[in-house]
Amino acid sequence: MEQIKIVIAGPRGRMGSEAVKLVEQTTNFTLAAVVDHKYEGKSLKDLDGFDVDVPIYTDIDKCFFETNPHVLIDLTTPEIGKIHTKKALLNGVRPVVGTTGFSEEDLKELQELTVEKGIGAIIAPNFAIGAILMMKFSQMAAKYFQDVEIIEQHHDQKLDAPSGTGLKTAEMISAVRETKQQGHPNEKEILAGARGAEYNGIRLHSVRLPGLIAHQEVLFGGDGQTLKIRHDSYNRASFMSGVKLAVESVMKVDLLVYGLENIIE
Ligand SMILES: NC(=O)C1=CN([C@@H]2O[C@H](COP(=O)(O)OP(=O)(O)OC[C@H]3O[C@@H](n4cnc5c(N)ncnc54)[C@H](O)[C@@H]3O)[C@@H](O)[C@H]2O)C=CC1
Ligand SMILES: O=C(O)C1=N[C@H](C(=O)O)C[C@H](O)C1
Repeated sequence: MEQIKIVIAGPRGRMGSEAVKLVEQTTNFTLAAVVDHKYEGKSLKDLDGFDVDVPIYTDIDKCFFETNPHVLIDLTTPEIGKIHTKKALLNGVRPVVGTTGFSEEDLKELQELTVEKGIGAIIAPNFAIGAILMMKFSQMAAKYFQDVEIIEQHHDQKLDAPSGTGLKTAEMISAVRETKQQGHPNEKEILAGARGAEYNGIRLHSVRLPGLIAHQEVLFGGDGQTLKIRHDSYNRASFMSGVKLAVESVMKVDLLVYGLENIIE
C-alpha cells in the first residue's frame, strides 16, 4: 500500500492532537512533520503528551520544501488556515482543511487555485459522519418544510460564529429551498441579534458554553408540527474517520471539494 506523507498544522490543538494520533495509527499514513507557531527546530516528542519523533516547523514553506509531503491537514484558526491552504496549493501539496471560518470569496480563490495548479483540496466544515447525515437529511426535509432555523452549540473557545457546519447547513438548505423571509413581516428586534444571523432568510443561532463540544439542531416548522434533526459530537475522536476519508480522497481529486457530503455515497 502506497504511503501518504502528511504534515499536520496545529498539532497541539484539540483537533490537531487527535489527528496526530490518527496518522500514527494508520498503516498507510506517515507523519512527515508538523507546523506550529512556535518550537521551530524541536521534535514533537520534546513536547508534553507526544511521543512522535517528527520535526516542528514554524515556516510552512520551508516545511513543504524540506519534507515534500503529499497532504497538509490544517486544524488551526480561520486566519492561519487560509494562508496555509493557499501555500499548500502553491507548493503542490494537497490540503485537507478542517479549519472553519472561510468566506465565500476565500473558497472561490482557493477553488481557482486548485484549477490553476491541477491538484485537489478538501475543505470539510465537519468531518463527523453523523453531522454530514444531519446536513443531508436537513436538505431533504427543506423540500417539504420551508420554515427552518438552525441552532448550533459549541464550546466557548470557538473563534468563529456561526460555525462552519451551521453555515454549510444553511447553504445546503438554500440550494433546494425558495428564498423565504421567515417570521412576521413586521417583527422587530428589541435587543439587536435576538433573531440570530441570517442566510437567505434562514436564521442561525450560535450558543457558546463551557462543557459543550459540537452540537447542532435544525428545526423545521409546518402546520401544527415541527421536525428536529440533531447531531452531537461528544469528543474529537468523532471527527477522525472523516479526516482519514478526506486524506485518502484528496489524493484522487484534482479540484476543490467543499464538504464531505460530496465524497461519501
Ligand atoms: N471540520 C471539523 O470537523 C472540525 C473543525 N474544527 C475546526 O478546526 C479548527 C481547530 O479547532 P480546535 O482544535 O478546537 O482549536 P485549538 O485552538 O484547540 O487548536 C488550534 C491550534 O492551532 C495552532 N496555531 C495557531 N496559529 C498557528 C500557526 N500559525 N501555525 C500552526 N499552528 C497554529 C494553535 O497553537 C492551536 O494549537 C477550528 O477552526 C475549528 O472550527 C474543529 C472540530 C471539528
Ligand atoms: O470548533 C469546533 O469545535 C468545531 N468546528 C466545526 C464547525 O465550525 O462547524 C465543526 C464542529 O462543529 C466542531
